[in-house]
Amino acid sequence: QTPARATASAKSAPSGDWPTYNGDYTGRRYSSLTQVTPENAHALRAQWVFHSRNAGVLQVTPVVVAGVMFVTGSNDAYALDAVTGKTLWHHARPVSDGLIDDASGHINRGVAVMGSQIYMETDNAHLLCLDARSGNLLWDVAYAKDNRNYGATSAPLVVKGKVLVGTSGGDDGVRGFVAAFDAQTGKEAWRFWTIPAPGEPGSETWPKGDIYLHGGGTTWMPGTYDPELNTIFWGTGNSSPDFDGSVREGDNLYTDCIIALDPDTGKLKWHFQFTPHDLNDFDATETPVLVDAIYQGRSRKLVIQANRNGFIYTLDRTTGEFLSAKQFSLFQNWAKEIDAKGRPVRTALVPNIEGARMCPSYAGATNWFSPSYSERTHLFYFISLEDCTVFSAKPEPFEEGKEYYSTGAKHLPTENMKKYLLAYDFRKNEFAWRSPQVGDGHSSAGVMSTATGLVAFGDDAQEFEIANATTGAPLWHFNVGQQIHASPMSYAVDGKQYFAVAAGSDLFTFALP
Ligand SMILES: O=C(O)c1cc(C(=O)O)c2c(n1)C(=O)C(=O)c1cc(C(=O)O)[nH]c1-2
Repeated sequence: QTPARATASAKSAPSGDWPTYNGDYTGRRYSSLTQVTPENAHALRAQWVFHSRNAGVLQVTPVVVAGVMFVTGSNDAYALDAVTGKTLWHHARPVSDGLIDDASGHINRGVAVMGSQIYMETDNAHLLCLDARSGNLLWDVAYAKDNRNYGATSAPLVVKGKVLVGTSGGDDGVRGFVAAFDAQTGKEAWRFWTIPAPGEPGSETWPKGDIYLHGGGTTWMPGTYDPELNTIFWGTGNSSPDFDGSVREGDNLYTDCIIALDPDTGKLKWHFQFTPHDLNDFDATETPVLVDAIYQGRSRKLVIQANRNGFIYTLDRTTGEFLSAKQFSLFQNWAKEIDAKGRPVRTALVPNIEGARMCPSYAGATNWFSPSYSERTHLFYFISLEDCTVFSAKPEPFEEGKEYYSTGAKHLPTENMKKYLLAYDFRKNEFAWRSPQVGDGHSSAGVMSTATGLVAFGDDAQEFEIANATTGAPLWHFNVGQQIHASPMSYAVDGKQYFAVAAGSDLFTFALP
């Protein structure tokens, strides 16, 4: 009945386990393991490789509990011996027919664990409960109805005996929500709709009528959780249709927000919206990272998010109060500034029928790939993308079975993409360092950090890298031969520390000899 390592997951995991998508509830992706250090990292060696039978690009972060690793690829789940990589069981499930856009992309980011049960979302938004020892299906709940454009790509999050899930389809005219299910029975406990129905709080930020049914605000990344505040923090996606805002005048709450919810009831405690009336696909689904610190002379509970819109934000997570924003994009042209309340002051540029070159691009100045906060260096690490696209807008009707971008975003042939690994000092609201990546910008790789002062990340040139977290100086790298579209993690079995990262359809592990 007790969540696996419940106390461990509330703080940074002190054991060798990595029991949730982000390693723990804080979203810091900070490992307290200390075997690998700046002095010995050069000696890391590949240990074993797991090849997924599904041909898609793995986006999974493996979860490890008591020496067993759980990996998903598309709708398949695997349990592996975390020391040898040997498959213990494989739960096969075909990809679904008839899905569109992200839901048809064979994307799955992993499992959640509670006791001897694991949970995963399927491409067509079912929540599966599997027996962790056999992979046998215990139950299967379809949780998104009334619109064929729903899908799911996220890893669920288990909080206080409930499994929390979200959906994809925010570019396809669905209505977003976070839903919670009893982890034993699969019975729905609550559902928070990210787009309010007429008359509900927030509905005044939408036009009257049925547009809310197609308003987006999807929830395609796992949230974070603060047990002391009894609050979960979830990032919501863009408003829909993406580029033509004329059919949705207003701020369009609760799209592009962090929403703070009560995990027992699903009631909204506060929200903060990064991009009111989004016109550029600036989902705010990037991990809301929980940081406790003396901030501007006061002990504070903070939440930090590097947002797709090109700014990194620090909020008070007890109240949602805006504390600071800092532009991390070297160049952006959609906002003149972020004002004292945290609201962007827009430039005159907007998507239009002729097309407007705007930066960041539709891919975002950062995206879902993990950031990390190091409790040792007190720096916040994430990967940024310098990129611009031409955004075009034209009214289109909503139709099931079709995307709902109203219209599109394209690269100019002369546009070059460039990635950076950034270290942000939130207390000074400055960047400690910025490390340019070699590559063409097409990777989607995340970052993690360790208690020995390491950052580990997938770079933009098919290399898994480890660097000094204080300076950014490279210490070690390994060419995985494929682009990395996943975030790394670290675990230990019998005192031996491993790093794991997915690349292409393979998962690689590394350790000292
Ligand atoms: O609005 C949505 O529902 C939604 C879902 C997803 C997804 O589920 O992966 C992506 C996006 N949006 C998105 O905007 C985006 O840039 C993106 C990149 C990726 C990916 O797999 O690399 N997924 C998604």
